[in-house]
Amino acid sequence: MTADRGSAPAGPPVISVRGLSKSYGDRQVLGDVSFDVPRGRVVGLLGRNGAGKTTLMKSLLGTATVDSGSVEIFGAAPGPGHAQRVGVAMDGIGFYPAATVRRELALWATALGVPKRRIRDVIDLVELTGHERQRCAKLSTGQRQRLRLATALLVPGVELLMLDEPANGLDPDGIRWVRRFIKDMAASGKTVLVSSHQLSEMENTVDDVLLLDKGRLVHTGSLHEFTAGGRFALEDRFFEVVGGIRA
Ligand SMILES: Nc1ncnc2c1ncn2[C@@H]1O[C@H](COP(=O)(O)OP(=O)(O)OP(=O)(O)O)[C@@H](O)[C@H]1O
Repeated sequence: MTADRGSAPAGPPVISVRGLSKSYGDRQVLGDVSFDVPRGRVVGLLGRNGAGKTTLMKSLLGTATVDSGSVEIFGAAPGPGHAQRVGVAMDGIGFYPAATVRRELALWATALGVPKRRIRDVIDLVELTGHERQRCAKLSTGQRQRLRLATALLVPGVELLMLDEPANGLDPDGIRWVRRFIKDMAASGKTVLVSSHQLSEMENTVDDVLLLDKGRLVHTGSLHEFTAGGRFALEDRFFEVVGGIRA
């Protein structure tokens, strides 16, 4: 079953990428990538390990330089001004181990210019209530993922969420929680770009698919179209397009 929410709404895209290319040394990791992300959609960024997903996310955030092409977020090049409209949860971003959950969020709130009273709200939003005084070093994988999501939500009214592997390392309950979280965010009108390896989960979560293979965008469009209205599993279509080991 797919999470079809109909076709994309009209209006200017939230993310617009044209002809993006990037190499590390003589290795090209993004090659002529172009796509738009319309407002209010949940878009899954899929691809094997090393396909270029994180590099693409970093390019969208302006933290990775690109060799050619352009990125526009809300009609402007990525920059610090976007911190008020874009919430980011990147896999691998560390927390200060000795800080408590509350203290860690206070540090982020200061960096983002967000009033401290917002911390209570985001702790509740990601259901870390009761863990405010727990040290980051002692959080479980699931709790760390939630804390990461909490940092992405600190700016009230953030319009675009970029989530890099939010369900990485989670148990089935945690994965289900992330699914519900993303759906809630979409229901509240936010646009969500989410990268993941969990194809069955993505099948239940996203409206649109961006499929990267060796730095090339090999599919962009609705999940409905990609899976022929749910007749094919996303995982089967994934392997059909990018190749790989069959079960
Ligand atoms: N700073 C870097 N210097 C050199 N090569 C890099 C650097 N960052 C990434 N790469 C290479 O770029 C390619 C794409 O990496 P990237 O992390 O974007 O892939 P990914 O799709 O996010 O992979 P994964 O699913 O494993 O997280 C890989 O071959 C990786 O080794």
